[in-house]
Amino acid sequence: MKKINIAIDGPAAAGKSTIAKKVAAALNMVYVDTGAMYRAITLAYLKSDDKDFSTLLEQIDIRLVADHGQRVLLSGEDITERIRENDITENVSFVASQAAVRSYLVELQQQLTRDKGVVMDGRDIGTTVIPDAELKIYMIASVEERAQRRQLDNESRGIDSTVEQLKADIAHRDHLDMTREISPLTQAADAIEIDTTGRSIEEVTAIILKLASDKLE
Ligand SMILES: Nc1ncnc2c1ncn2[C@@H]1O[C@H](COP(=O)(O)OP(=O)(O)OP(=O)(O)O)[C@@H](O)[C@H]1O
Ligand SMILES: Nc1ccn([C@@H]2O[C@H](COP(=O)(O)O)[C@@H](O)[C@H]2O)c(=O)n1
Repeated sequence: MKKINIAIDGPAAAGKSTIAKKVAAALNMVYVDTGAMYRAITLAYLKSDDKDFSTLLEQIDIRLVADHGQRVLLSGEDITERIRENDITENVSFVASQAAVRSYLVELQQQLTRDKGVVMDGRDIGTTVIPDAELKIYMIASVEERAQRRQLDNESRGIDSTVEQLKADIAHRDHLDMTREISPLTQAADAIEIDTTGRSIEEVTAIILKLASDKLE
């Protein structure tokens, strides 16, 4: 059967990971959440006394384990839930703006996509990591709806937040991600934009599955 790569990019809490996971499961493809990799390095950075990124990257080992989605191991420790906490979210865009971090992770991510069959979500997947992906999606939603969705996520995880605070945090993180020097978040010229505002997860998944089936023919 023909194998393709699918790149899903977009701003924070637009629904990328939720949809990417479902699309990958439906098409029997591998799901990779690259944001989790930047979050893992952020945790290592916050824990380390040495703040030099090149040294830090020589000391860590990041593994992704498929498990009804993706679990993340940092030097053997399962940090899947830990990296969703506020201190990581507040610092991740700074860490992700570092040249050493980006080249380390882009190389790792490109290795994962070499044999195709991957649904990868992030900020620079269609522009930098897999510029030749067969299908590229740029997923957006209003900041109000994204903050409300994230508030529900946080409540279910026991993380303290308010919708107003989340709106400000999401807008700030998007700004940092869109204005950084290296591989800023931007829509690839050949990406298809999908606005998920007011749409259900099932609806958005079905749209992408239809687009993917056209590429798989
Ligand atoms: N139509 C929809 N599409 C996608 N997600 C939705 C939709 N409606 C509600 N959600 C919910 O929005 C929340 C945020 O989604 P998700 O974590 O997948 O976003 P994301 O873009 O991967 O965020 P981030 O980049 O910050 O990790 C999830 O709880 C998801 O269930
Ligand atoms: N390809 C990517 C993916 C993520 N980032 C940075 O990581 C942050 C966290 O991403 P989430 O998807 O888990 O929210 C994000 O805000 C970016 O700073 C990236 O640079 N490139």
